[in-house]
Amino acid sequence: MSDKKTDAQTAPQKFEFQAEIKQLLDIVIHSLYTEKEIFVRELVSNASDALEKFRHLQLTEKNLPDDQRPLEVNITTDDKADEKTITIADDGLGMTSAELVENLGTIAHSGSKAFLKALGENGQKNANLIGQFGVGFYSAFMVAKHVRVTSRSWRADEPAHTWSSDGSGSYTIETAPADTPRGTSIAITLKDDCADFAGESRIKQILEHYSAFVSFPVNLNTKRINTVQALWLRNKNEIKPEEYTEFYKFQAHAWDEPRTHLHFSADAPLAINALLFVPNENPERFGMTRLEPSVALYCRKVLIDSRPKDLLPEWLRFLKGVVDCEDLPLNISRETMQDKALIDKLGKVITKRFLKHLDELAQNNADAYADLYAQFGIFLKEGAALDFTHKEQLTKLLRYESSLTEKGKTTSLADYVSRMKEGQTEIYYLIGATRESIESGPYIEGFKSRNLEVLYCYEAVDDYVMSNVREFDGKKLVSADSADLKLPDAPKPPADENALSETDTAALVEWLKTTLAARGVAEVKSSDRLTDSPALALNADPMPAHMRRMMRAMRQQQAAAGTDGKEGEIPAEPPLKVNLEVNPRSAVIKRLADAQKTAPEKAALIAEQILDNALISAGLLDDASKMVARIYKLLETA
Ligand SMILES: Nc1ncnc2c1ncn2[C@@H]1O[C@H](COP(=O)(O)OP(=O)(O)OP(=O)(O)O)[C@@H](O)[C@H]1O
Repeated sequence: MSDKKTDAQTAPQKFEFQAEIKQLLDIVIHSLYTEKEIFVRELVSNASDALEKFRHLQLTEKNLPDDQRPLEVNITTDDKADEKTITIADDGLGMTSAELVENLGTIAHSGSKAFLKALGENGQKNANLIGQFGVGFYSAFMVAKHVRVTSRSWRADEPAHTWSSDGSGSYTIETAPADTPRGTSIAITLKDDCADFAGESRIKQILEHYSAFVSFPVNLNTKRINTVQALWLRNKNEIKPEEYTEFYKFQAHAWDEPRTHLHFSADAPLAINALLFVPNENPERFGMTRLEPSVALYCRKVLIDSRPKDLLPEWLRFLKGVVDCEDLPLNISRETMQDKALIDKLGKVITKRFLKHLDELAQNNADAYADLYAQFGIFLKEGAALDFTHKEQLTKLLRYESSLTEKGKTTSLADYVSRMKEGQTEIYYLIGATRESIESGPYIEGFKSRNLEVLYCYEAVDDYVMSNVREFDGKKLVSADSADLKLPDAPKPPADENALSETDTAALVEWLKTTLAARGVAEVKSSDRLTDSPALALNADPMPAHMRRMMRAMRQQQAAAGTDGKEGEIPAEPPLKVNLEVNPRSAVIKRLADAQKTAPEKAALIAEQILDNALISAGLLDDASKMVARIYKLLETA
């Protein structure tokens, strides 16, 4: 028996949608009331993708028969019949029956997955999310009673099939007539309350709004709607701001204006035309999705890859837009070294140019840059920490509040350096959840009294960023809670006649060393950096404090997920090793010195509590459970 497929009619086969698709359809059909019109954009955009892919095949596949059909999107509407319909057809690469099942019955693609996740986590049901995530094909069910997708794949021996569904639970697939042309046609029978989408003028208006930039002719009831243009190849002096915005909305499936765009051309080392956009918002900010690279790669207007993974560095995944490079081969392969080197080079040119654009924005419009940084700074930090090639340019773009800025205002490292005091050789920073928590902690005191500026870092990643960036302009970045810190010209704290005498302080220090040795305290000394706080703890272990915190957090995560005790378990941090500094001018320390003479047992409890408080400020307290019992004991004696 021959296994060559024929177009013989077979009975429809019924399939169940995957559970996630059912959930998605349920939301699309029942909960998304507004902006139904975006289904037109989504389907035209799919049609255009299919045409782009076919155009690419034409250039790369050797034995593709030329059927002389123009590459177009054809839309027809019918508002005269009883059943109102709209059909969106393309001459693109089409789908086999297996591809119909795979693409329209399961949730393999990222857009819809992220959408579902966002809905789940946000409890939010609004159509804006469709715009952000592109639910694509399924948006048809917002307006459809019934959808029929008839498709013939470009592969010569594949018969055509029709996929149909009313969006409830299941769909069918059957063979389509033998004369079905290559490509895909999506016929929608409209719900009664959506009948207006069968009106030509309504669809014309929607197409003009959303689909002006499709790079193939779009015809509505045989009349041409768009003028095909590749905006990125046009002279930027002739492009109006609205055109950029409209192109961005089209290309990035966005609803709002971009924050900034960069349109540039270069001839050397590569011939490039690029149009890049920074969106308004960072969807990763809510922790609900991880963006995927989405700057499309073209060669002379032919799409090579709409989401090239290796073009730009990972931290630029928030960028949208188009890069067109004439020097690329159409059938570029990630496997050959030569092609890989070309893509690398292209990526570097674009990244450098984009970083320069950000730097110019920061110089010329600091407020706009600050707003952009509030959304996307996290990506720049990621880059500064991990992308060695662009580290220097990225570090220049970092912004932090500091002890000299107002709350909410930030400074660059370059500006910090310009304010450095004579003799100051290092850039100081402190990690803390908020400005208030840093300013009320013990570490800042010695810096304030010496008039030394300290950068305030509020994000969990800052720890990692600072220790990876390591230096700026030849100055080391140093955490202000480091144990081996040598502060310049330590001014003596103001003489205080009520302070503990030197002899008493020395005795107390010795006693504390013995009393707290078992708790991992290696050194105790009288502090010259503290003015108000009783004590501070400094990490004296070779493992930096941020590593220790990270390991602890990861172990807690493993324990919560039940993967502790298994292979790959994060080992326990090494035992704590800290140096303690006590402030002889603090009332608490003076009381401790008294108690040590009169009530040594109580004094030991107080000493441990002072240590724990200092460890909390340092983010080094591993186990708070003993502290509660101790505080109660102390309260009993109060
Ligand atoms: N007109 C079409 N021609 C060929 N294949 C299509 C067509 N429409 C959809 N598909 C296939 O179905 C898949 C799913 O489409 P859908 O619109 O749901 O998501 P997507 O386009 O991949 O992602 P997104 O809309 O999030 O960008 C597509 O990836 C594509 O493979």
